[in-house]
Amino acid sequence: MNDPTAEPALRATAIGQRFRGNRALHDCDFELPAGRIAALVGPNGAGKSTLFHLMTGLLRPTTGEMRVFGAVPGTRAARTRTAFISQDKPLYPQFTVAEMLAVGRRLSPRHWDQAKAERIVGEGGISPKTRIGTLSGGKRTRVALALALGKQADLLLLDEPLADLDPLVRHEVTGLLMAEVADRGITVVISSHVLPELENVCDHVLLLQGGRIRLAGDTQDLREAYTRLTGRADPDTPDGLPPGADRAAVVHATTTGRHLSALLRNAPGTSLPSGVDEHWITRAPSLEEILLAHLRSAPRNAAHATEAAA
Ligand SMILES: Nc1ncnc2c1ncn2[C@@H]1O[C@H](COP(=O)(O)OP(=O)(O)OP(=O)(O)O)[C@@H](O)[C@H]1O
Repeated sequence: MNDPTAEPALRATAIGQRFRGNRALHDCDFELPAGRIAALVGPNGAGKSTLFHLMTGLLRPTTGEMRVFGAVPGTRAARTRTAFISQDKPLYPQFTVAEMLAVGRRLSPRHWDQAKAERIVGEGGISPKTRIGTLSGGKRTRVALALALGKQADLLLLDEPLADLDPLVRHEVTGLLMAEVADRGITVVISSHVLPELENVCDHVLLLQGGRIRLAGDTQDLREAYTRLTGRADPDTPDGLPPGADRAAVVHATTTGRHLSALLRNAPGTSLPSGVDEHWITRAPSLEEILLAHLRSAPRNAAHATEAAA
């Protein structure tokens, strides 16, 4: 169990990020407890890579504060505990895999686990003598992961690591991550556009949209906080919802012909939304349904829209 008094792996306080007047992130507040695997999800341009760059210290926030286990990102205290695999997985193409691992060892001499790094590479059927530039995308990801896990970091930041992998390799990679979390209790933040592949891996979610945090929290708590409602649209209400339903609890609703489906927030302290009777089919939503309903309920690029209106 996590120690509730322990420093969170990440704490973002009122983070804002501007690029030449363009607001990429806006008032982002969240905490990620240590030992979690968090999915960082959101549409293209939502600000995910920008947030990763703030977590690693590659960027300083325009406003607000980011902390990694209480330390300022980019400082020695934070750097030794953080490993980052960026979208383009920068590895030296002229180096052999063994030379690349030697670079990893040189950069983290105190904590480096050579046996682990070699095992991760070897399990992928990659010879240490192979040049990085000749590897497939999936095998390069494996080498990048060997470097990150060999470093024995406490916080692993992975910006779309699964994008160029076939389903089998994706499964292997997520298995490696879960084993590392189980063995060492590390914290992982992983971004992806493919929500279902994160559903069984992650126990925490951060949903970014238009530079704002739309949703943050424990996935189980989120599933228990909402209900998926389906049934015949009520002909006597303009929106087809049950007459007694609390409209403020509706995250998103669609009607197709006479059929209504909706995601609603449960009434406080209960497992159902208020005003929904037994004529409706109710069930716990999947994480993907919760995230999609939130994404569909707001205009795209909300931060930019706010900016334009200000
Ligand atoms: N260096 C930069 N200079 C100017 N604008 C930038 C810079 N980096 C990011 N942006 C802008 O910030 C916003 C967020 O971009 P970011 O790359 O963080 O989004 P993302 O969620 O990672 O997108 P994707 O899913 O497409 O990778 C975008 O509007 C982008 O154009």
